[in-house]
Amino acid sequence: MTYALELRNVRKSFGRTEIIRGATLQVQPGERVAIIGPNGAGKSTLFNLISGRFEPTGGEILLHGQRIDGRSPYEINRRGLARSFQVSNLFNRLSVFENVRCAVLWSLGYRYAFWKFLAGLQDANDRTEQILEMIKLDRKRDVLAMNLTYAEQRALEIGITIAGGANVILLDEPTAGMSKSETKRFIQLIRDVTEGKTLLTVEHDMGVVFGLADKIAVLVYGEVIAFDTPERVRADKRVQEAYLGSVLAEQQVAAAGA
Ligand SMILES: Nc1ncnc2c1ncn2[C@@H]1O[C@H](COP(=O)(O)OP(=O)(O)OP(=O)(O)O)[C@@H](O)[C@H]1O
Repeated sequence: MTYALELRNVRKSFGRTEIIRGATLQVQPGERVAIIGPNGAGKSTLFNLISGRFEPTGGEILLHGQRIDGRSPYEINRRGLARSFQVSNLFNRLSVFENVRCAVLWSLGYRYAFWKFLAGLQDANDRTEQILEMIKLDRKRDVLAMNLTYAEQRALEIGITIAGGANVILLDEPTAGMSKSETKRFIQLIRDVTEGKTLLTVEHDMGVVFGLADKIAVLVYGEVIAFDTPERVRADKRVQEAYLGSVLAEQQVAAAGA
């Protein structure tokens, strides 16, 4: 079996401090995986390692069976892995349509500087229209990115992330900062947009985790201490002790008070 994404004993140190301490994970094609864990466990670092921003100190990372550790983010993206960021990546003064079309053209091998001259490029325009429908922003196609609501901006970012046709998608806290109703709609949007693709999210909100993930990876002090279905992870004593028990209790108290 070739996994969509595989981490084999991945390690990462900053100076003398080892942050990722032998993380191992096997993600099947089409699986939706949420990475959870306490603050500082190394979740963002793991994303940075997978997407090529950091080079591991040890171990191997494989995308569709091919080693990608040590390769540049650009090369990894070209091999079919795309990542969205917590920090906005949008061109605020371009329209929704133009933002997505830039990403589509980039994926087709054109540089941003030339995109205006390629306005007539039919396949890029068609692909852009398709994405706008998927992210439900087709009616806002001419609105500047800066004038969208926050949730719409996050949807646009997801559109940009998937524009290149990557089949492994990494989303960093996709619903952070959204209201409950926005979050619910957004989970459905993520489900639709990533249908058939492999999805990894870093997530703090347990509602999102249990609504979205087929499997949960629990990262504690740089190690994956559990990787299983939501039900099994929830029932896992070790996970409850290390993390989930206290987080679920906190979120239940917060929900009761809201
Ligand atoms: N570039 C870096 N240089 C040095 N230390 C770093 C660097 N990046 C992250 N760290 C440290 O690695 C540890 C893990 O950080 P990371 O952001 O990966 O955790 P996290 O699980 O994503 O946390 P959170 O849930 O709070 O976002 C932290 O102690 C952080 O200070």
